[in-house]
Amino acid sequence: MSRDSRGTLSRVPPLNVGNHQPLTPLSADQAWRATADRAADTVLFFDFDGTLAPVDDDPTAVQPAPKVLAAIEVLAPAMQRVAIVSARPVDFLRDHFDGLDGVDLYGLYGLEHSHSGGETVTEPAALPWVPTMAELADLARAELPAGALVEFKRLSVALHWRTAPELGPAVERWGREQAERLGLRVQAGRMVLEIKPPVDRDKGMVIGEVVRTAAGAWYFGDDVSDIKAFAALRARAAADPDFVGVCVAVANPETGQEVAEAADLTIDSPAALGDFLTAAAHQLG
Ligand SMILES: O=P(O)(O)OC[C@H]1O[C@H](O[C@H]2O[C@H](CO)[C@@H](O)[C@H](O)[C@H]2O)[C@H](O)[C@@H](O)[C@@H]1O
Repeated sequence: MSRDSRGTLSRVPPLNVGNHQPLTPLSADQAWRATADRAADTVLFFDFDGTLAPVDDDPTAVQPAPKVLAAIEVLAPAMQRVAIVSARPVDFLRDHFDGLDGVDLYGLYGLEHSHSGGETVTEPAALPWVPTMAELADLARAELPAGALVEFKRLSVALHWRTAPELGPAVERWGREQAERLGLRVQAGRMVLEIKPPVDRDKGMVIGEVVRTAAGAWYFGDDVSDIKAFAALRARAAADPDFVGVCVAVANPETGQEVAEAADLTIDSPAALGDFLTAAAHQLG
């Protein structure tokens, strides 16, 4: 993607590529123009893994793609808010976005949040589940085959099989059985099954709350949990024809098709998103 002589985002595909009925009657370029007119009332939401950061076999090793942090740094002061909405804990997100002013962090699907560098607040209804999650992580390490990776996140446990794809069905079966036994919930993802407390909180609920007073929002995501966030933007737009909501998928071989079908446009990769945001920052600047 590049900027043409008028400074617009050229070569961005029209919204809803691949969909028969456009969900948003704007091109990406028009959407950014509409955003420029109302930037101070618009929120930019980003998923983290697979969206801002390329996937890595080791979940502890990921880093934001080139240009992403610099572009967000330019965009944030122009927008009403910039928020990262992730299944990662807030502390993990803070380590990767520290120093970026005015960025809100929503972790563990919104069970935790921190506004603009402030303290981390945890959803009180989730706190009694910490010991259950710790025990579940220990059990997973003891019972799952070597090759499965257990990620304990205080209020959730992620069971990974990226480095041993043949284990996927067995790991997923084990996780679903344990969730049923303990009265927990599951969230499927990219070569991962996440087990969570039975507390009503997801990315869609976060987005629905934050956009109540906004005039527009963009959501960038790559995984099935992000489709709930898209739906929240659709609901806000359906209730207010003046609201500009844009849902952007980041392509990937696992969940890419399902997410792209729910989105207005698809970007090739986290690195391409870095380019896209850099061009947007120029356009809004
Ligand atoms: O909501 P997100 O920010 O997208 O988090 C979703 C999951 O992301 C991480 O797992 C994914 O990325 C890993 C690192 O690239 C990769 O190894 C794994 O296969 C992916 O599923 C994270 O580790 C999970 O806890 C999140 O649920």
